Amino acid sequence: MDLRLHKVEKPRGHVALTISGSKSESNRWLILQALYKNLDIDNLSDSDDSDHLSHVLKSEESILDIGHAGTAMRFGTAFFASQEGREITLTGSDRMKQRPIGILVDALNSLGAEVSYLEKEGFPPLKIKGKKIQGGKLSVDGSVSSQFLTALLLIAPSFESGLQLEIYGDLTSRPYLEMTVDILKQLGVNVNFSSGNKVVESASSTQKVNELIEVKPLHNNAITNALVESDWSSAGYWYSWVAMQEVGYEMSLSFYQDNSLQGDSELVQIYKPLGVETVFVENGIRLVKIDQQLPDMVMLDLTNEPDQAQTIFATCLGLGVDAQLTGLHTLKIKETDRIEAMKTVGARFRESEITTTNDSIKLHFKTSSSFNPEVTVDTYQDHRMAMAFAPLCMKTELVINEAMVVTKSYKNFYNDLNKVNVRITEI
Ligand SMILES: O=C(O)C1=C[C@@H](OP(=O)(O)O)[C@@H](O)[C@H](O)C1
Ligand SMILES: C=C(OP(=O)(O)O)C(=O)O
Repeated sequence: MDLRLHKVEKPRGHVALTISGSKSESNRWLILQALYKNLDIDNLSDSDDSDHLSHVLKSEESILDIGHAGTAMRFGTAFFASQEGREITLTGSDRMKQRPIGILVDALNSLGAEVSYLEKEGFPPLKIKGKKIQGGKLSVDGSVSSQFLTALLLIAPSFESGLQLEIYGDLTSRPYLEMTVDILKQLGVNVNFSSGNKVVESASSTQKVNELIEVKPLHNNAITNALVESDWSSAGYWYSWVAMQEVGYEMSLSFYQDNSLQGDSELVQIYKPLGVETVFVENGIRLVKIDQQLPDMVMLDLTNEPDQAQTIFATCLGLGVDAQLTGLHTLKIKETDRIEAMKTVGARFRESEITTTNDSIKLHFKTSSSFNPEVTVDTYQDHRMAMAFAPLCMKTELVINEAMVVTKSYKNFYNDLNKVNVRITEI
């Protein structure tokens, strides 16, 4: 379904939105719930990705389809590999079959698991024969996706000998790994995350271990209730929305807290120079547009917040602020090649110079340009393409193709847009 987001004349302020639980936190707890049965999860994400994971974990079928959900594919692979006696095929969408998983499969197999490829080497679908895993020591490359490391850590407390995970390469998306360690600790697992100081032989070269994570076996969980904070990645679209408003505009989001496990809570700092002040209130945040001189350029290394790249890029495009976003090396293997997608769609809004490399994007305005009267946002099966560009309906009329992609992480997105007075019509 394609949707038209009409150009907004009178945005409604003082709106309070309740955002669903973090999909990252939820998907970790879902795996742990399947391993340690006596565990309730509050504020579980209603995202398609969490629905998919929840479904496959309960299913008794032998072919399981995880859709577009990267975390669910990676965490699910590790989970089923450790389920003795279970034999399944784990597959996903066409795009999932292009997203690499070889580092995780090699790591699991070196621990004695039996995971093999059904189509292309290094990619889903996978044949998984569950095995009892003893555990021990393992060296894994952390530079491609932190999800592989999280997948191993989530099942590690069920290994008889626990796990000593040595991470080499430049660790990407570090806050997601820290989230995993924190959640394991909440469950009662003895985990130690420290800096590494040794050298290991990888397949092709000698590598320095930068991080070391030790996980001890866990037999009984320390808690029976897990609480998921709402999704900060989803909050990003509202930071962008508020950044586009007049001074004094405000809105609130819940449920959020000051000491989040989610790296995307860095939005609080990232959006300050763009005129969005965050006030922590009971159970949530109030976002206020303040009188603030915009910077000449926004320069950010997003290695720790890869999922915010499109949102920040779109904000800068809307505000006419130059941007240089780096640390984007993981974007090419996400739901789409996000660097290419941003460049293609971004160029349709107004005259600007957009240049990209494999891990960066640069936006430069030579002159102050006006917005084209109607812009088509192709989404390329990527929820974040639709949501990141949506706040630009403050500036021009948008047509969002395949608009329902948003349900991957944020089912209520268009209802919430409606609440701030965005008129949406089906095409
Ligand atoms: O562990 C997680 O929950 C996630 C880790 C990140 O992936 P990478 O580690 O592949 O960058 C992030 O982009 C993804 O949306 C969620
Ligand atoms: C990259 C994302 O998700 P995943 O890798 O879990 O598909 C995302 O939600 O932006």
